[in-house]
Amino acid sequence: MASGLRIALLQLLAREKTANILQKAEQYISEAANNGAKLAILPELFTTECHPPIFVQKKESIPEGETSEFISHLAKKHSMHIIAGSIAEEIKGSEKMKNTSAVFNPKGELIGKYTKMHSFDVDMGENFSIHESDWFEHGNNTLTFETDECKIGVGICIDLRFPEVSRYYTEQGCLLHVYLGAFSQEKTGPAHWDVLLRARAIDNQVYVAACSPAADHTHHYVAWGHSAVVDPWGKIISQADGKETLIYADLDMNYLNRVRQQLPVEKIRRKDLYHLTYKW
Ligand SMILES: NC(=O)CC(=O)C(=O)O
Repeated sequence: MASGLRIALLQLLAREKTANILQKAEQYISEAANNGAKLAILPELFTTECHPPIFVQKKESIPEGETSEFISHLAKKHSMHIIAGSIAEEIKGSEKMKNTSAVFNPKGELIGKYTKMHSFDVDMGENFSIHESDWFEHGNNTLTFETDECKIGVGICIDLRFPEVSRYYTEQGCLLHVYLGAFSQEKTGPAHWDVLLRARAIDNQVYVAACSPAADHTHHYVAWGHSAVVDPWGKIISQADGKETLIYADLDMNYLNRVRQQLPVEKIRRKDLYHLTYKW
């Protein structure tokens, strides 16, 4: 396994027209490829913003839809892996959709899909009630894929709150955990986003990358932004603010191994006393 991987996170603004969002994604991906990134990550629901009437209007098929086809073309053109954020995926014959991410390899081939496993069904008062399961069917599976540098596991937004998912990815050997997330600027972003990203990195001794849409105050739901990459020691090594931007991080697997040697939680873990069982 090679030791370094440059990744790029595209903190995109969900514009009205999908074509305009894809044009911005193309500009950033081309810049990232020229700067040596081998993996590009896009945000949760990046073509629709997090608002039900817009999901319904702009839902797409995967991989036949406009967004997947375009991202596949970019992956091939720039010979890189791309985690295509998530898309409101049409379910034929159903009113509901799936919040699904598609991953493309450097040949532009779809190598996996991941549908958000946990639903953000919350009631926090003060007009902050969201019942995602009214719109989206949840997924029941995980997604991992291999690159030359490391194995990667994918989750979406609220999945970050469940250490069980990241524990599974670690047991599968994933050294980078990627979350596509749109925490809210109003409530959970400032309170929980950085803490959860750092917690998942520390408890698994892995790199964690999380890509949010940019914050747009004209949107019904304002995403927190603050896309970030955290190293296996729990340090934030790259972070955006709320604006549309492209950020990078260089992941060093030798460093990850050193952290694991110096603080060998895997050896110390009492596997004779406890374990998780997974049903996916
Ligand atoms: N939007 C989500 O899925 C999760 C979220 O915002 C959170 O705070 O959790």
